[in-house]
Amino acid sequence: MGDGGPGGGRSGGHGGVSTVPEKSPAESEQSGPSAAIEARGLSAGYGRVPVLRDIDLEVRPGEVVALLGPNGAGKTTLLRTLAGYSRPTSGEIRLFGEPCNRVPVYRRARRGVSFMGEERHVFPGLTVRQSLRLVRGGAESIELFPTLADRSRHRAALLSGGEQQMLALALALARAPRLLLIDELSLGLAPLVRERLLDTVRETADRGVAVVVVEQNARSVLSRADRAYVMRRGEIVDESPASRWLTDLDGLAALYLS
Ligand SMILES: Nc1ncnc2c1ncn2[C@@H]1O[C@H](COP(=O)(O)OP(=O)(O)OP(=O)(O)O)[C@@H](O)[C@H]1O
Repeated sequence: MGDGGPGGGRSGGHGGVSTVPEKSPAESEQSGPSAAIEARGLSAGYGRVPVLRDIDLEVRPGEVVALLGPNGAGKTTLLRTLAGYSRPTSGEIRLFGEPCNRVPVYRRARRGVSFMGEERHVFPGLTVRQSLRLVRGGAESIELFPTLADRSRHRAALLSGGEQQMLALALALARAPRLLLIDELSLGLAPLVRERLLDTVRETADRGVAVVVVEQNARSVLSRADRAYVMRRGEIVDESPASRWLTDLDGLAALYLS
């Protein structure tokens, strides 16, 4: 359940950057019914080892969806399958309404899927500024994190873990994703950094991006999320509004152990 951070609700006010597409009126109208990503009866695993069983999941534009569950529940496997790194053994994934089981990672990326894995995706030999210049819109996305602006001439390899994760998120957002899949957002990072990253995740969704996030600190992520799926042994065992578990963290812990 993590170290229980201060939570803090859906704070905003860090200034908007134009790297993430604004919702058009038409998209706003659609954002209720049309899912950014949808999985139905999804099963997947590693070689012959089944891990995910009969997963149903849906994430709409503008939503932050938390993926919760104990170690080994299958959260990473599910994110990787949604991103295209692992192929389903049965069931269907639809991306923005289109079937995509056989669509490779790079083509999902072109359709607006961005995956942030546990390993921080930065270019160790480049400075912060050089890294962000590689991506159109990167120069603006540095504004998301004042700390990064202060470190703009530092090589990524010399940044702290938190700064590296800020850079990884800034790079992901500079690519203007429509669907952001984030694994272990704040693993090993200080609570303050975690809260800052989660605020940015919430603000990103508020600009119309669909976000799925795995985060060990349930309280912190639930305070920014709209809904949560709880996984156990490769299955989704609960789907609820985030507010339900935010007010019953003991119940959530019991569900992990049951
Ligand atoms: N490369 C792999 N090959 C075979 N089995 C794997 C592989 N990666 C994970 N698994 C197994 O798949 C199951 C789910 O693992 P997964 O990493 O998806 O869970 P998780 O919920 O993300 O766990 P954690 O919170 O500990 O990161 C586990 O039983 C794990 O041992």
